Amino acid sequence: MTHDSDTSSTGKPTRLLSLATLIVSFTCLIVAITVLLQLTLVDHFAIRHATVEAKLRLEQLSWQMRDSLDRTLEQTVRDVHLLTALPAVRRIDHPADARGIIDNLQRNFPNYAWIGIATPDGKVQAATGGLLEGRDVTARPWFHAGQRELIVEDYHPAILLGKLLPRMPDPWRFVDAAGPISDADGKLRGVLAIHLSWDWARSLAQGLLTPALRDFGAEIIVVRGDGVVLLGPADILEKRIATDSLALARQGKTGALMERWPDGRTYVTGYSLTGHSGDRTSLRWAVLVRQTEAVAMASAHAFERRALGVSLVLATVLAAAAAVLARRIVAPFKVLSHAIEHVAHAPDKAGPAAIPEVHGFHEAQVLSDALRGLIRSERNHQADLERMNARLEDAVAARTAELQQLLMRDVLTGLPNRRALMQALPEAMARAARLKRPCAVMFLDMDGFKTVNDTRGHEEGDELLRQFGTRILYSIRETDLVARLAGDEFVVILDLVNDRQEAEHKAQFLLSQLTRPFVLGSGGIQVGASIGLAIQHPHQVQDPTRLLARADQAMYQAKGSGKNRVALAFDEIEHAGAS
Ligand SMILES: Nc1nc2c(ncn2[C@@H]2O[C@H](COP(=O)(O)OP(=O)(O)OP(=O)(O)O)[C@@H](O)[C@H]2O)c(=O)[nH]1
Repeated sequence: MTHDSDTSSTGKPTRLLSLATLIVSFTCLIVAITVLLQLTLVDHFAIRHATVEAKLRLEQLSWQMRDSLDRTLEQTVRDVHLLTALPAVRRIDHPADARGIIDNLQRNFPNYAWIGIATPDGKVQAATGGLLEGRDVTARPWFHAGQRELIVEDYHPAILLGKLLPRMPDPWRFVDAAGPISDADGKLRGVLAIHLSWDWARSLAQGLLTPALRDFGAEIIVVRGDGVVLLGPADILEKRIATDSLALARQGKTGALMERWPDGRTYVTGYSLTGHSGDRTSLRWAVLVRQTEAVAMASAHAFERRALGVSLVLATVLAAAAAVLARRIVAPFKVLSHAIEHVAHAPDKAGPAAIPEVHGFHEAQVLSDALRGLIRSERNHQADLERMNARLEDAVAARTAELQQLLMRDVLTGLPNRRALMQALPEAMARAARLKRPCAVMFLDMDGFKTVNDTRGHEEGDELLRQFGTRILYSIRETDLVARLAGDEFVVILDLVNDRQEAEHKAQFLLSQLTRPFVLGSGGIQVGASIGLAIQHPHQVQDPTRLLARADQAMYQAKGSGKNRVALAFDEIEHAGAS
């Protein structure tokens, strides 16, 4: 059983069957059911049909045999009747004439094994071939019954003639027809009898059973009224049988049935009955024609096997066709599902082209178009969102700028912030230049502030920053300006100083103020500051950024030289050296 993929696009293992496997399995199931149904129907109808055919065939054979037996017996009785009416036969005292006639008749009908005329006292007067002439036949049943009327005596072995007639492969058996010979006055002159050789019935059966029927095991069985088999297979010949078909035939019925015979095998048996009831010139024999069920049904079973073969070939072809069809149906969906998995793995990169156009069949094409449309609208939607986002960010930035404009001061210390410093510094420089006097900038950075944050907590760090700013504010003149740049960095503008020395002095004074302890919630603390000092002389170019940078550099110099000190800007030192 195949699975289209072991994992889905979500990465979860999947145990679902692939569509192709489902289609092929379902088709195979349908084909199997159809073949089974077909075989059941074939079995039912073929066997039924074969049974009906066999019954009909065997019943017809039984009729044919019955009619042939009846016809010959009737003919024999008619011959007896004709012979007894002949004047030459009636002249019983002149047997030569009668012998000529009966010899002639026997030549034409070899099945008449013996024809003879007996005188009323039971002496054979004339007989074919002179056999039994002069012998006493008073003990023979035909002689007694034949004196009164035309009669037929049932099958019996040859008593007197058995040794006189030529030897045959089968023992001599006769059916006798006899009748009285009377003169014009109705006086009995003798009895004429014909012994019909049983070979006649054997030949009839041989003639009726075509080679094909014989090959297929059809057998004709003639049964006397007492149940003794007169004609039939050697194992039951001259033995008594009792079968359903025999019982039905005895009731005068004709037909065919399936029955078990004494040999234990099942036969299809056709049955009928010869003669007419109450007629002394006919015999009531059951004529049974049988064929084993296996042989009778052989053609049906062969047909069944052929049908099975054809069905299996058909089923194989259909299953193969289903597999090909399933592949064709599934192919476009496979392409689509792979493309969808690809899109699922990199959704940002995928455009509508990531879903290929499939042309397998209408539904797949519709699905592919719909997916492409979905991705296209998703992309548009995303682009709209990005544009909206950008506009929102711009609006937020503008609003933030506006707000920053509104806030002139550092929130923590309440001192002017960097923006305010950068506005105030050019003004101070311009004022100093106008008055042709120097001004100065101090860049302060608290020493060891990080440790305060770490040991006393951020809140006390904030408090220290506020107190630090306030102390700067109260250590400078009112005309001077202190601003907080960021963190623990502060800048002081010394508005109008007389010279560098005054500026240095003020810086040193401020440093001394800042090294005094501060009182925080958790107790007193002492910190220092590194101060960078830069002076703007009246003749120098007014560049606030550069002035601030010079002070910043000087502050780093103070840090580098051991902290908690004032350092003069490098170029100021040179300037001082020059002056
Ligand atoms: N409590 C508080 N701390 C701040 C604020 N702004 C910055 N800081 C902290 O201030 C410290 C400043 O860093 P530094 O100047 O490198 O630390 P320092 O211990 O003073 O080091 P040196 O200057 O070399 O002596 C950092 O730990 C910042 O997190 C603030 O507004 N409040």
